[in-house]
Amino acid sequence: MDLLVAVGTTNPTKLNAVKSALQTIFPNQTIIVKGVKVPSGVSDQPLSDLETIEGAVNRAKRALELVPEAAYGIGVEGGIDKVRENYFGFGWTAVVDRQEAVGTGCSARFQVPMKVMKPILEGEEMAVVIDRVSGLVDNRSGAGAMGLMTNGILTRDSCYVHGIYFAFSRWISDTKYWI
Ligand SMILES: O=P(O)(O)OP(=O)(O)OP(=O)(O)OC[C@H]1O[C@@H](n2cnc3c(O)ncnc32)[C@H](O)[C@@H]1O
Repeated sequence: MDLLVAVGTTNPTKLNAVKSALQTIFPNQTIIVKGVKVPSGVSDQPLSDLETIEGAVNRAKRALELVPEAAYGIGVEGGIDKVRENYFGFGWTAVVDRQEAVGTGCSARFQVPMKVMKPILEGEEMAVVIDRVSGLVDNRSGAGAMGLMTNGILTRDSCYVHGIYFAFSRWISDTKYWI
């Protein structure tokens, strides 16, 4: 059986994360992931959990609207928030179904070095700063800052997969926890 989902992005690393997570969650279904360009409705570089979740939910809802045959809309949004004196980067995922139920989940978080954080606080996007410091091109579409900060042990998509699993928990865990 086919399972078609609409994802509010065209970024290949996010689309890979969604495909990989859904293949694990629904092993007996053929997963079809349709990426669509949608506005996140938040700033290009969200600087709080709240703003990042809002971006993920907006992307999920807009993607579902744009693809009438999709069972779920999925939004994945990268963001940064401050805990004590340090900043942490992460990706929030939101999933929306046709009954308007919403699930949310977050990836693991990495400490953003202050050298990278300073220009971000002055208004630059993390992707731009990371490319400049690393010398790489379009790192956001590959292993990402998560890859660089762990020297390749983790990647942006492998970390985002966990947020996607958690965002699906209301549909895949025992209903006794929810109703
Ligand atoms: O095309 P979209 O879906 O917008 O993909 P994006 O890579 O721009 O991703 P987001 O808007 O969700 O992320 C907000 C910003 O944080 C950047 N970012 C987040 N995680 C990153 C990572 O692991 N490596 C590099 N940049 C990252 C990202 O590229 C943006 O500048």
